Amino acid sequence: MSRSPRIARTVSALRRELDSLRARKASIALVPTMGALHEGHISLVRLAKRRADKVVVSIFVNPTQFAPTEDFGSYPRTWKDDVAKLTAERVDLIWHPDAKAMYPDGFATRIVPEGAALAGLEDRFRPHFFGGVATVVAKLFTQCRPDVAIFGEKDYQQLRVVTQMARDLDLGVRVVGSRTVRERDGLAMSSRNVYLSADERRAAPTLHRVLKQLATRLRAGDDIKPAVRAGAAEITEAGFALDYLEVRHAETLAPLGPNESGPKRILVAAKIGTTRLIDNVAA
Ligand SMILES: Nc1ncnc2c1ncn2[C@@H]1O[C@H](COP(=O)(O)OP(=O)(O)OP(=O)(O)O)[C@@H](O)[C@H]1O
Ligand SMILES: CC(C)(CO)[C@@H](O)C(=O)[O-]
Ligand code: BAL
Repeated sequence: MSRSPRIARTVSALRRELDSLRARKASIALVPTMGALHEGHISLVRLAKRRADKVVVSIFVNPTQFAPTEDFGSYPRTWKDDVAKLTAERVDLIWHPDAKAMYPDGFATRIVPEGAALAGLEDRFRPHFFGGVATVVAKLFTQCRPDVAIFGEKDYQQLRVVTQMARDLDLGVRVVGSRTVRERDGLAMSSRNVYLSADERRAAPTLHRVLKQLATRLRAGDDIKPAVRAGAAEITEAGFALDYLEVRHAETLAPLGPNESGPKRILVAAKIGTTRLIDNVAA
């Protein structure tokens, strides 16, 4: 049987645990999460293991990235299962602060990301989101001082924002993206999928199907505007309220210029019932 990972709940305990992990100059990979772990998260842990000697997973449902109208209160919390899964993966350390440990009384500093954070995608619908993410990820990086940090491509705009922040602030962390893990029918795994009713779950793979169709049309050189309109209609007909379906420059996430070449990303966000799902593919 595997040994349970060490668990730190305060910054001072974290420092002690990291000092002991770093003995003998071991390199460290950090996998930031909000818990409710699924195979997508586990794939990040496995990549982390290949990239460093020791793996730290943070589990913190960060209140500052949720608007008051969003699902912070109901966000799934499955601590015992999470620990069992990380034990099976032989993770070294779990960083599990509470809100007071992360944001002590008097906390008054925020990171305000620009660039990809203002691309007009997630930021248009969750204006508070990237400020909250950038601030907590900057804290996670300075708390854990990892050599490498692994983020999922599922949250593609987040991956771009964090990569830019690490570079701009010289945080000394190599940010690595990891491919999206999907259910057999193409739905991107997400902690929020547990909110879906049976009917909504049946409709949910439409997002990935439309993304794949668009990637094929784009690669074939088709006129993409009518294809995007048709894709948007397909998503709406499946019962979603569409927030966006857009083709963007893969790195900056800027809108495409006429005849733009180079790597592109197709991104979608849509709500079905009360659940908001996001997804994206390369093109
Ligand atoms: N299906 C997936 N494949 C690969 N990485 C993923 C997948 N889902 C989440 N991740 C990554 O796991 C990390 C932690 O994400 P988080 O804990 O928010 O999980 P989530 O499933 O994205 O939850 P949510 O439903 O809140 O979006 C992020 O870097 C995220 O991109
Ligand atoms: C990166 C992150 C852990 C910051 O709270 C969160 O946004 C997530 O789980 O993707
Ligand atoms: N998966 C990114 C975190 C969030 O949606 O709040």
